Amino acid sequence: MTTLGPVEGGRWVAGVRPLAAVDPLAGAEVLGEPSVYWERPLAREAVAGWGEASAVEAGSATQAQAVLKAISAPDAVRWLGEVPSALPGPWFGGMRFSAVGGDEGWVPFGFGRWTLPEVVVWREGTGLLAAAFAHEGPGAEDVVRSRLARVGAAFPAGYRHALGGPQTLKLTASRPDFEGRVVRAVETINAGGLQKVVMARAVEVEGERAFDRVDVLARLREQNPRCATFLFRAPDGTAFLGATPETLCRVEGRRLETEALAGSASPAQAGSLEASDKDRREHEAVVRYILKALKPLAECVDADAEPALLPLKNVVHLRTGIRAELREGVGVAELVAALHPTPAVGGAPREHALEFLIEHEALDRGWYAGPVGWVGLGRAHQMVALRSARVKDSRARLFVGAGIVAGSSAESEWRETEMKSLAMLRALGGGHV
Ligand SMILES: C=C(O[C@@H]1C=C(C(=O)O)C=C[C@H]1O)C(=O)O
Repeated sequence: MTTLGPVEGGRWVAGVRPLAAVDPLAGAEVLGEPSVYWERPLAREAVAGWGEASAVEAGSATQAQAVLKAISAPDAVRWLGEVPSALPGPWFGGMRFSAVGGDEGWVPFGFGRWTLPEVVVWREGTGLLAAAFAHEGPGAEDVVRSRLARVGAAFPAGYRHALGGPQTLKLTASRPDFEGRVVRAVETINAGGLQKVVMARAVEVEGERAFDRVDVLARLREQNPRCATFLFRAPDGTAFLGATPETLCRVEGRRLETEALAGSASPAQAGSLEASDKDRREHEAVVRYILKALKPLAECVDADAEPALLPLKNVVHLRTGIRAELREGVGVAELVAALHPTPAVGGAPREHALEFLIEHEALDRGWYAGPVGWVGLGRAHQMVALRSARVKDSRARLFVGAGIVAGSSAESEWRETEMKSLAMLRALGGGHV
């Protein structure tokens, strides 16, 4: 289904006011769980949204591109007063890794879905700003003003920490199945044609009680300051949330930032990661792919000469930062279409790897490893949705993957995916893992 109509024809009225508060997540106390959340603690970027003034769905990659183009175009919003220039958003959402589905649990998310919340609260400078959105029409300005007044009067001034205690999690995952698939991938690579393929798996998690997803967000952002902590809620109340280290693209006008993130080790083995031939090959495939994909879209493409270590709490990665100047008319829609999926989550050569995954991965990734984030007028940030889970009531389905190249061993790839699952498990269990 697609409802492109409201974006193309629709207009919204918006207003802004400052709040005497410091933490967008704290709004959960009075407004309930946000419908969207996004925070990059190190960048001091934090934003929460409540309600849905509008939602746009896309049923395919082509439709997703059209939606991204429409919501990053001028004239969609008429601001009462000054236009806030540093607002992250106001559109939030994501899309599937690929069109191949099968898991009913992903149906409410659609192929791609982006929402314009009724209220958006974000950090700017030392305080917060709130914006309210309403459909253009008679009385729209009054609706905006009354939404802003309500949020301004009620927003808590303090910081939101996790409130609930730890709980024991029951985990279900099949190691032999995953290791069997890794062995098959290595055989295919050795036979020639395929250089790299990223195999993912799910972990079924059951809590003793329903997960408090605001608590989960509070823990994720605290424990993963280098990552983007995110939440997107589907219409049926299921949430997709996580804390991912990988940027697909950050667009500020003509300026683009992206990165290759591939190659992993445990913190204890970080010292040998830069010299690991297997990890360098995994990494190089991603750098090469991104540079090639950017050629028609950007000029002055500048990549770090050597990958550096990106140390996270439970795992260390190789990272190459890439910057570029976008050509006229190129924005988030063209970038997502050209970059996703990179060989950091798909493989190389791309088409061959994606075919291999359809045939052998035995997993509906849904939004896992897809692009998620915010989109605004000429600005956007899309992350690759890693270290993430689909959460409903007391159940979560967590996703982790690892890049397979010649020389990969099934046992160490299993261990790598275990390491990558720790951040989400700690956040779900409250440290009780
Ligand atoms: C696939 C995942 O991570 C990706 C794979 C990596 C690797 O194989 O070394 C490293 C970072 C990510 O690009 C995941 O976290 O699920």
